[in-house]
Amino acid sequence: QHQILVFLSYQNIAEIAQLLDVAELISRLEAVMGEFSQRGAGLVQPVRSVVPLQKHGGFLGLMPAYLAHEDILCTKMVAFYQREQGSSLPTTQATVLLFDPVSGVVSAVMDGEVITARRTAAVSAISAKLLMPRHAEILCLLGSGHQAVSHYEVFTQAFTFKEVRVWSRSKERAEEFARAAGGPVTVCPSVKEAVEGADVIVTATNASEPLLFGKWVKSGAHVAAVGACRPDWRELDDDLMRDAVVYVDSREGAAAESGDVILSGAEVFAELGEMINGSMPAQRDKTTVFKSLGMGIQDAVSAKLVYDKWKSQQ
Ligand SMILES: NC(=O)C1=CN([C@@H]2O[C@H](COP(=O)(O)OP(=O)(O)OC[C@H]3O[C@@H](n4cnc5c(N)ncnc54)[C@H](O)[C@@H]3O)[C@@H](O)[C@H]2O)C=CC1
Ligand SMILES: O=C(O)C1=NCCCC1
Repeated sequence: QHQILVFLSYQNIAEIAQLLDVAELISRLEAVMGEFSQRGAGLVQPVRSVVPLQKHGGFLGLMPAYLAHEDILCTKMVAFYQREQGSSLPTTQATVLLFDPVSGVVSAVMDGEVITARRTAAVSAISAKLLMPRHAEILCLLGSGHQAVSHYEVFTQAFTFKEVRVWSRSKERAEEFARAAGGPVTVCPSVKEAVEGADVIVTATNASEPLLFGKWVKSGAHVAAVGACRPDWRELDDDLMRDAVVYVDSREGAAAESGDVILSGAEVFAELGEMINGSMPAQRDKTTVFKSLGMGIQDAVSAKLVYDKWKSQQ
């Protein structure tokens, strides 16, 4: 009898969070992204298929991946929306399916919220580890939603900052974020004031127009840009994109989906995985942007970690 592990939406989120250890996750993500950037035959991950839901201002993304070495077959389905300010509906909903690659039988159905939030922040933390200034003191988060929270958690676990700042278009939300954070967080009244002098800047918003301008960014700072995952959406302006050394998670993904890359005409210098596998250098002394879009292989290793841990506890 085949056992299917079912994590229904919003019911087992705390359990999934407990099973997804950050240090372990970072190490698995480094390995898989390094391998991805070698473009070997052992790793299959097409560029995300996206179905626009024009009527509802949303998109359904399908993110399959097969990792032959570890025999992980997985797909995530993620629905993401641009919502009116004040809407109570969620902006991102994800479900992850793990399969037995021998039979094709589904072995797990997991809520994708924690996996999406934590693996994205863990990937940004890998970019920061390689690209932020050596003695980085100030972390700045733009946005106060799910990704901002997970970036705060992962970054403050992985690094030590003297100051953490947050800006959000809703001051109340930023204040809520600061109250809920596990340490001191300065709420900033504008993006400009939030980012000035910051060593690491995370953009995690649903903006479709640039909100971070190169003229405000300290030379040598590192920007992890997580939002703007559509070809006509932006978080960063042309100056920043053109002046910074630009890294991406996947060159094909960025060419298809990143408005910041496509519309600025900026050159992509390297993939994160190329830095990890040593085929391209980390230009830590320059101003750097890591443009993240999210990859099926990241979900696959995350889901496998959760599944294996869960199974070992049965
Ligand atoms: N790169 C990746 O792998 C992933 C990227 N994302 C993207 O990250 C972004 C943030 O996701 P979540 O934190 O889950 O969303 P969320 O809805 O929880 O938070 C969004 C934040 O953006 C702010 N925001 C919305 N519209 C804005 C605007 N026009 N200008 C400035 N701020 C605005 C909201 O006030 C809120 O603070 C989204 O664009 C999402 O699609 C999400 C998952 C993975
Ligand atoms: O990788 C993901 O998961 C997502 N990427 C961009 C948009 C929402 C989800």
